[in-house]
Amino acid sequence: MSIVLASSSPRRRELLERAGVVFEVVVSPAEEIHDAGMKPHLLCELNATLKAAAVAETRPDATVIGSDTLVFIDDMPLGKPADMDQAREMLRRLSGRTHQVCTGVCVIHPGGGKNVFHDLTDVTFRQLDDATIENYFSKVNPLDKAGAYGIQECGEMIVSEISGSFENVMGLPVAKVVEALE
Ligand SMILES: Cc1cn([C@H]2C[C@H](O)[C@@H](COP(=O)(O)OP(=O)(O)OP(=O)(O)O)O2)c(=O)[nH]c1=O
Repeated sequence: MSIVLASSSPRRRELLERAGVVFEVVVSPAEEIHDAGMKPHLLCELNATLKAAAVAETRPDATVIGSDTLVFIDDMPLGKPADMDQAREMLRRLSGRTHQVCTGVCVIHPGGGKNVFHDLTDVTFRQLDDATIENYFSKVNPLDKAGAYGIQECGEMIVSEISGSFENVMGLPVAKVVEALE
């Protein structure tokens, strides 16, 4: 059975490799939907499904994995920041508080059967002053990451506590994905 990861994210690739899964990567051409009116976990699942379905169309022989990660606080989703000002704004908003990271996953099997699910992790941030935020951005590029941070890159500078799966925050709840592949 061939497995395709429908993602451009190097973090997702690394997580799936580490789990011992053999797969190819095909970047999905699907456009993400950003609808702030939708419940965040449904939005993640929908975007994961759009990403997987666009690749499954061209690879009906394969099992295709699509995923989408959103950070949200007070039910407001934060995707990837458009620029550095928006990135600063996002970290100021997350400072000193607990937020949720949701990764939606869609696994489409040959024949069209689907597993769609999500995982949630609570992440608590330290109090961040502007100097700490600038220092963090001098080490980590926030622009390709939901919520403008990467827990796997100098996470200790900004995160004080997490409750739930670390891999889910990085972009893929690997244990649940492996279960869906079995
Ligand atoms: C919160 C958080 C997000 N991220 C990353 C994971 C995802 O790559 C990205 C969220 O954007 P996504 O739109 O979920 O994914 P992507 O555009 O990078 O890749 P693709 O759609 O092709 O699968 O943020 C981290 O690496 N660390 C973190 O701590």
